[in-house]
Amino acid sequence: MSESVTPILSVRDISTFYGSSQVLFDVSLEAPARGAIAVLGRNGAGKTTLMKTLVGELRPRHGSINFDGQPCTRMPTEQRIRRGLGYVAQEQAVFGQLSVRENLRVGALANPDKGANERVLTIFPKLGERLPQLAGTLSGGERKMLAISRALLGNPTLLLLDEPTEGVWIGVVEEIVERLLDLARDISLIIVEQHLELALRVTNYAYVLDRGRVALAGSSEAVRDDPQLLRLLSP
Ligand SMILES: Nc1ncnc2c1ncn2[C@@H]1O[C@H](COP(=O)(O)OP(=O)(O)OP(=O)(O)O)[C@@H](O)[C@H]1O
Repeated sequence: MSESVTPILSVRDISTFYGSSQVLFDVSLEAPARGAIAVLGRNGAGKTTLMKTLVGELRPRHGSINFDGQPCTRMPTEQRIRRGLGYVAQEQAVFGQLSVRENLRVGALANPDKGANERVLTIFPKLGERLPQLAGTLSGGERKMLAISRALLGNPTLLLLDEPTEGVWIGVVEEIVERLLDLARDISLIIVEQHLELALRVTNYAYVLDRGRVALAGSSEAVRDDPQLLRLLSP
């Protein structure tokens, strides 16, 4: 990262495997305490594997992860989340058989702040109109909003978002993007996003993965203008 401030997340040379199949090769990255960074790459490049390694669902075989001033390479997921890591998975991270209200209550279980639910509803007011509705019947965009809101109820200082606008109608994408830009003023976001223009608009810095390796990294502007970018993202 170009910022001189201490990063909230510092990843050094991690290698992650599924069994004997290596998917990440010596990946290093840093995220600042505020602002957003993008993780880009074509299908299968290793973006979700990287997110799962950061949240602790997968253990890297080599390398280290430092979060908020502490080594956490071997820390269980639950402890990372308690320490301020939030994760909105690519697959819909909501309970379909529970209502919007119940989903938010579950998200707020570990939050002692009783006003947190109301505050989260000011971020995506549409959800407030759908509190009794089963989450499984929400539109794709509303489900993403609910998943982000649930993650925010954990008061994250670093929020990992795996394709927050995937399958979302373009009109709602803008609303989600605006809220992400607001959030990035206060916390750190790492955003995996297929939509290149959008990813580079929302973020200050970007990493491009190619077959599990960081092939390009730099300010989002520099990455946008890099002649290698299209080749790295083409199928
Ligand atoms: N559980 C698994 N077991 C074995 N291989 C896996 C597993 N999950 C993912 N992979 C493989 O790891 C590689 C990276 O997958 P990953 O999901 O991290 O890519 P991605 O960049 O997020 O792709 P996409 O943009 O399609 O979501 C792919 O070749 C994938 O087939």
